[in-house]
Amino acid sequence: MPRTIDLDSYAKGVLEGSRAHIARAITLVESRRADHRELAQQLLTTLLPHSGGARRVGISGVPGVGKSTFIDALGTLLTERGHRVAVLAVDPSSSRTGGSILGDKTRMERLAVNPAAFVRPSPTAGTLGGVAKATRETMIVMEAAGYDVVLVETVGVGQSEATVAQMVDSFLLLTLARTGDQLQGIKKGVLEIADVLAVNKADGPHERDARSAARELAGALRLMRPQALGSARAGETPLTDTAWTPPVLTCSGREGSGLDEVWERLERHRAVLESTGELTAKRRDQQVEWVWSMVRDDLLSRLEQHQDVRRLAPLLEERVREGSLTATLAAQRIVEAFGLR
Ligand SMILES: Nc1nc2c(ncn2[C@@H]2O[C@H](COP(=O)(O)OP(=O)(O)OP(=O)(O)O)[C@@H](O)[C@H]2O)c(=O)[nH]1
Repeated sequence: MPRTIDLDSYAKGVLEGSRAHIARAITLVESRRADHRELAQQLLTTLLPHSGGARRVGISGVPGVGKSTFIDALGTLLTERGHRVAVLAVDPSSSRTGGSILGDKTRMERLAVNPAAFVRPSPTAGTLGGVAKATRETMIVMEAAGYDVVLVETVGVGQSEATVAQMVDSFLLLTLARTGDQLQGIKKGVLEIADVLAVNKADGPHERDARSAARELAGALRLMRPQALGSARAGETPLTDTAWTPPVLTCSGREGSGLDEVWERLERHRAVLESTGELTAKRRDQQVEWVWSMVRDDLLSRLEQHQDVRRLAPLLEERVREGSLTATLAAQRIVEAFGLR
């Protein structure tokens, strides 16, 4: 990063779609230095009115499901149709291992050299909250630069799928041919947030299995979805979009088959959201929820670093372990210790 940062030239470069400026803007957005953070917020404030124009799609699936191959093929297809495609990633494991599982350029060979595409590996900014914040802000940069499709890839670790669902319009779950008991292995939470599902690697000898797995999964979803809707209390946003039944498709990233239909369904999902006014509401709610998630992250990290809390916590934990203090009282003391300063 240069010593002095000319924000006007950064903003102008991004709006003109200059790759060098986009890269610099993202580096600024990802920086954890206090002065950079302030500059990043100024830059984002300038770019914000130019953002919001992209179709935002989250893509998830267990390691090995074929995400890279799929995104490489889908992204290429979309650029051929005149779209400009940004691929971002949310991979909280990258901060632990020091290496990113997702978004590695070499994993998407065609897109990495495609002038209409921009592939950005997951930021390694510590917590899931930190990674998600950088990715959300990078999304603003990419949209301001004229990318009209943003694909946010995530690996199904912990809360990462739910976090990505909070920043996209539609969520695609890639899965493999599984039947019966194996279906149980798919996390229920991710089935609830998926808007489109696709059984990948439906090619060669696997094609038939993939089709029957898709039918079975569709059946399982039908049993599950009404419950998800019914369980939302009055006044709460239901977990699923009211006018939408998630389709289960088959595709092959390697052969490029079925990708057309997957995209078409994602487009249709967005059209339904738009026609019911849910898209605008969803994006607004996401912004508000983002505010609170940052507040929670910030408070938690302050609490964890608070001197009195750090001193007290091990003693309280020990007493809870040996059963001489209730969990409730321990929690109260920690919060009190935080509040005294
Ligand atoms: N038969 C078949 N194999 C595929 C397909 N897509 C990917 N593969 C293979 O599956 C393996 C994983 O593919 P990737 O695209 O790297 O999958 P990924 O989900 O990104 O994997 P991780 O990087 O582990 O998360 C590779 O050996 C691919 O060659 C497909 O559509 N059909």
